[in-house]
Amino acid sequence: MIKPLSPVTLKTVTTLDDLAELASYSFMDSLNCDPDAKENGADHSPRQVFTGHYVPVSPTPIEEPEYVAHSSHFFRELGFADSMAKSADFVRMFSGDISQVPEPIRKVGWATGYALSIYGSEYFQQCPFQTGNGYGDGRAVSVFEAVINEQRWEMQLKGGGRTPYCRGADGRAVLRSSIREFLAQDHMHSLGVPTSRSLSLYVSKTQKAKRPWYSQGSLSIDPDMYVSEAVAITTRVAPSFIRVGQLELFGRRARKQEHPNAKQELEQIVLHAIFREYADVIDQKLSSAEKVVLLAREFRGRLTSLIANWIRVGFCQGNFNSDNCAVGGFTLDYGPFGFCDVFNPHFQSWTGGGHHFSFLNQPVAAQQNFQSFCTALRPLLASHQDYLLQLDEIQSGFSKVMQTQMQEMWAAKLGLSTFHGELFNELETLMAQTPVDYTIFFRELSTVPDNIEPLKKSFYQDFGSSMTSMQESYKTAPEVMQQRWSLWLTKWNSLVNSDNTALSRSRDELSKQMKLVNPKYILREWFVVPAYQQASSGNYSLVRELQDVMTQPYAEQSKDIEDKYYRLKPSEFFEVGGLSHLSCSS
Ligand SMILES: Nc1ncnc2c1ncn2[C@@H]1O[C@H](COP(=O)(O)OP(=O)(O)OP(=O)(O)O)[C@@H](O)[C@H]1O
Ligand SMILES: [Mg+2]
Repeated sequence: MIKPLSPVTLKTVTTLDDLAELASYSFMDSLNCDPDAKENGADHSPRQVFTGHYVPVSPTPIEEPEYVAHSSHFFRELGFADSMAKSADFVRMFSGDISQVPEPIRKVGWATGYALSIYGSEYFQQCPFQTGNGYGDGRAVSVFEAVINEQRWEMQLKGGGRTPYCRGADGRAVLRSSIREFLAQDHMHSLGVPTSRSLSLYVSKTQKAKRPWYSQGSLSIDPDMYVSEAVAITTRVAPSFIRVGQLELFGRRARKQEHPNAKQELEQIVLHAIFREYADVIDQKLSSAEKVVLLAREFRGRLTSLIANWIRVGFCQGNFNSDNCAVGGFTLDYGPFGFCDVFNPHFQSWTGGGHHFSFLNQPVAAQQNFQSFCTALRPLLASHQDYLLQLDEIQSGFSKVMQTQMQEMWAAKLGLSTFHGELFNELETLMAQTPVDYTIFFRELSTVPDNIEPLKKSFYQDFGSSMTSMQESYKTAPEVMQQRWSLWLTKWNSLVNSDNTALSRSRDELSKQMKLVNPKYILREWFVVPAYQQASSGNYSLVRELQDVMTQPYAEQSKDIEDKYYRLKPSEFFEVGGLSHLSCSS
């Protein structure tokens, strides 16, 4: 039986005992445990998991954990005292040792299986058994679920050691990738983009893992060496960690009738996803089939809005497979992500990601994940022809809804009440012909300039061979291009002026509004690199500084911060491995 929501907690959580009072384990308590699970969660070798929704797994603690960071914003939201992040028992639990936690916190965590579709194509052979039964949380272990201020949260260690889904890998995450994920989650939340949240980050003082990586200044596409890096554990938190790939795993089993309970397990996980992520919008009293159709409609709304938000802030997820697509419609898995410097529709930091997961192709990648999601739901509607038809309509309507979200987003970025196709198309062409810093351009436009001088701050003069032949236009004929920019700006100004008149809004008000849509500070990779490099020798001051700056991305902040973080990417950083592109070795 799942505990009902507790009343709003007024008490500050200062100890693990306080935290224990909030425990409420819905995933483990309402779903099926793998019948082959090992006792006490000692299940750390790759094996096939044929049934059940989770495997109980005890995380493997990192040795000699040291505090790196916690999210004070999120702590405040949860009512956690900051002091707790450095307290011995909290550090112990969130660096993977849950053997001494106070009851009713459990001394075993859980890992889940999921399937993988890449750009809508089903993959089965990604696990060592070539069946898909060994694929899932290979190094992510959930350790706690609680209801806090009427919100249910799951806490999951990333890099928490091997699980049956580890595929022979070490179950670890290194400090570099953990810092990237930790900072990015905090930043995305502050940008107003739905995301899993950062709770805490601890590093081992002694334990290391080997990863392929780039030598200093390397221009190689793929890593050219192995580095030994400290292992770390970040704890991320979300209403649930249910992924499209997870529904797919059960959907595929139901479709193929792999075992007698397959369809029931699918229904259970889908209803659980609704309970965890959509309880406020899907009425508990409806039939399962009605709930499934509503789930598809609501998820479509969240997913399309998420993608529009990604593009608004210049974010490219990089590896948007179905297993990295959260059913709750928030950003999950900050592996090979990146924020674009120069606007480029094909921007993609991950060397393995290709065009399909690139910046402006993300709406199509999302549509592919949505298709996988709908396919997973279908077995539940097999005897409800009318609902199946509704699901088809929801699926086929994806691109229209996506387009509407994109147009609303572009209009908001441009400070306009409606989308103007012609103005936008001209801008896109200009941005393809002039190397423009995406963030600085829109932020400068948010000052509502009447000439292009402020916008020129966002123009790159040269960045070597990364420059496309189109972008050369600005270099070869700057005056012509500047004239075209001026013409565009005049058109834009006349449109915002008529909007302002219609809305009785001043230019100042418009500027304020636009600055809440167009961030000033973005977590560019070349800010993060020195922070994790410094952290590798135990100095976390740049991590702290970035945390501080990037959790107020819309604020003007000080002159010093502006000089340091509101800048074009230096030309020497283009094309450098780890700075401009990266492999998926985390
Ligand atoms: N070092 C590792 N040890 C064990 N499993 C791993 C390791 N690295 C990746 N995996 C697993 O490989 C799969 C694909 O990796 P991917 O990079 O998408 O995920 P991730 O960054 O580990 O995880 P998540 O999606 O949970 O943020 C995941 O299921 C992941 O758990
Ligand atoms: Mg992943």
